[in-house]
Amino acid sequence: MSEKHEDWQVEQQRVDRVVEEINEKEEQLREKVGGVKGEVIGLREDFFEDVTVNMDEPDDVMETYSSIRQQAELLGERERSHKQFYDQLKTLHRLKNSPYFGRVDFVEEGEQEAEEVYIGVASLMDKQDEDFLVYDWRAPISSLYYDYSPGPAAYETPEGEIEGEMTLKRQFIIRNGEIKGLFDTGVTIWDELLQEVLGNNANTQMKSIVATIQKEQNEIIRYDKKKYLLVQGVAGSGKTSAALQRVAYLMYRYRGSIQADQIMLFSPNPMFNSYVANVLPELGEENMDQTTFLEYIDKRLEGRVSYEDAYEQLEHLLTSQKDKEYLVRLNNIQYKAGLDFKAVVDQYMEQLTKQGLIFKNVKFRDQTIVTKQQMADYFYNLDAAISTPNAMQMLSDWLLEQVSAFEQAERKKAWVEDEIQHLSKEEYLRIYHKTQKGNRGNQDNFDDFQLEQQMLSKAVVRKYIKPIKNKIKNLEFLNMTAVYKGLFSIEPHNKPAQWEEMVQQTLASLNEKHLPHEDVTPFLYLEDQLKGTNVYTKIRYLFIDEAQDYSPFQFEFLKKLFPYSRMTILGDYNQAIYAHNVNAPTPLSEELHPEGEVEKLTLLRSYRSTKPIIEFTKGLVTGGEDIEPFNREGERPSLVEAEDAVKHIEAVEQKVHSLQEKAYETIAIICKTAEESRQAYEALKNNLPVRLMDKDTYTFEKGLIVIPAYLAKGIEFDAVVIFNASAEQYKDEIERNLFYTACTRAMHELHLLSLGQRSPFIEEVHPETFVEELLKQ
Ligand SMILES: Nc1ncnc2c1ncn2[C@@H]1O[C@H](COP(=O)(O)OP(=O)(O)OP(=O)(O)O)[C@@H](O)[C@H]1O
Repeated sequence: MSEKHEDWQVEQQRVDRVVEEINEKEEQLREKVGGVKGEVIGLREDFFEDVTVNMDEPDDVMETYSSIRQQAELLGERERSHKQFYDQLKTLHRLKNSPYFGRVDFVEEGEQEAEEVYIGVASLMDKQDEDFLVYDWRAPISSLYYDYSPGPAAYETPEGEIEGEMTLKRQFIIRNGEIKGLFDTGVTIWDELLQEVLGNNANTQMKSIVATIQKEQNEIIRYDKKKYLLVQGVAGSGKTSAALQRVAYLMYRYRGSIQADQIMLFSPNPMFNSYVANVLPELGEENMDQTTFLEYIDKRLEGRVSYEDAYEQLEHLLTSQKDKEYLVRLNNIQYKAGLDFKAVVDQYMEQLTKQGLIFKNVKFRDQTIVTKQQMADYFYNLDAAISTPNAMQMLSDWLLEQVSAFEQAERKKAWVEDEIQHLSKEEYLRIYHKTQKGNRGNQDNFDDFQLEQQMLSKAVVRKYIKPIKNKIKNLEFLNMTAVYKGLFSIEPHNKPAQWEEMVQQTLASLNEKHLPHEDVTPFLYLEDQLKGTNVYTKIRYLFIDEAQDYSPFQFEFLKKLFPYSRMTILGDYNQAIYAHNVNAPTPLSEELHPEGEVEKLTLLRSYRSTKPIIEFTKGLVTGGEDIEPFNREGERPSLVEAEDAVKHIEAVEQKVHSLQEKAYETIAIICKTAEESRQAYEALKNNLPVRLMDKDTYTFEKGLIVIPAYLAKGIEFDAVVIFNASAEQYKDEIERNLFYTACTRAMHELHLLSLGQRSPFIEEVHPETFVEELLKQ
């Protein structure tokens, strides 16, 4: 922390004045909130007292209706005001603790005097509502703080660029209205505030970075030109942080036209969702919608088709024998991820418009109402110009008519009479009330025995027919698994080597009614082509984090789901861990985007880990020499090679004990797979207070955990222990990125234990970047 700055006192006096102003505003607002709250409660309680209710004549009914509407509008308006005042109060509360974190003095070209611009998490005007006491960090002028050091500077406004001279740049740490730190930035940036922030312990909740956003990150946050923004950023470069600040920025920039529910983030796993959940609320914004690709797939297929998820596929590849079957599987995964295979699906789709669709008989008990052949005949006799989804809809309507006719005829059957006789009293009354309700206003009533019988038989048959109708409405009469199987009877243009084996392997799974993960996207894509896609029309901005893990096919699929979205696509090709992305393009590759509509920005500076950790991890990947560490000191990573399993566990325990003594809050023992994680957990649980994380873990908590590398994606820990960095565990190229991802989760300390010989990836690293330790006796 700096010595007391000469302006410290003057600045503290300003902070005091601002806090005083906030107090006054708070007072006024509280009164207003109280008043409006009272009004809301009053309006709710007396709602009908102030409404004239008269239903005698049609005119009276109209009048009553309009009177109720007026009253409801008034209530709605008061409720909105209440929320607004309440939100303002919350903002003031946040500002009172720390009104601002930055100041720039800026002399606009043509002016004599510098304007003092104080920057905080929200704007604050003075009493007269004339001058800004604090500017929101997202205001155009605040960009100066992130983009420049003192000297010539400029910022963009909707009306054009404003140029001038920055004469001062100052950073503050203010807590509870008291200045705790104050630094002036010279021409060379020595970011003391950033040093301080990064030195803190890891948190189970990601923090906002508004006070220390870096220039390259600011560019991402405010980017507003092309439809696709690609961000390739090395591990720990602040991609996720920048993405979340960008969401907050968009909500500020387009206040009134973009709301939180028009923005969606695809994140790597559910635990990550809980990790980032606080960032936006901390900034006074609502959270955007968050999901994972896995969750989306599950919503589509759950209960319909059994399928393998991405983690199961990865786990399978990482744990299985590298035999012939494995190679065929790998080929299947890689081929089906690509656009060549998408072209095959498109070709097949074209064919299906003429012939080949397979339907399911519509049946009731053992009677067939409509056969699959009749359905195919109906479908293929429709005008060929009708789109497939529309034709499918017409088929559905036709089927519903057939089923309704069947339903009517069925009411007269003996089984219905029989069922009526055996209705329980409760069932009878339920049907009675239901039909009475539906019959209100009807002259007839249940006194008439015949009518009663009619009603009951109608209700009994409907009970059975309704589920059939619902299935028809959901277009479930299409036999999707059989149709998908048909895809493999086509010979692709560029037939991959081993195609026959690949087909055999796929069909074996499909015959078991199980979709391998590599078939999930093609299956859903084909289904959407046939039935029509339920697109997310509302979403205007889509964020895809960890985008290197999506295949080109998956990305095309997402593009169709979000036709009206601008996309921010963030990732790191060195962290691509799925087999489909080995040596293949990902959504981060410019070639997958329409020319002229894409901008790629690169982040090379890594903020998460200490310099020694980065010096080590950059040696693990190709192109690693470009990674720039942020200058934060720490110990070099360590490596212990243990010769047998007992010594290995001992070494892990020793390491963890030494870390626990240092009061770190989050320590992760990272394993290669879920299987290895379970074994590690079993071996350690008696001597260490350790928790096991799996793919169903939804929250990230403090303490000591064991976790497979692929679930630690996007998250960070104070200290990381790589459970077994041996040659046996990490040797193939497919494992390199997984190993790198695991090591780059560490903020302050990284330790590697190896049972037997170390991984060849460690051999590639400069030996001076880590220390070899011997096991303590
Ligand atoms: N400008 C910044 N100011 C303060 N902290 C920052 C800044 N940029 C990044 N960080 C910190 O660096 C760490 C890594 O950031 P983040 O998780 O956003 O990186 P990432 O690029 O998404 O990482 P990865 O790809 O490895 O998951 C976080 O602790 C974040 O708070």
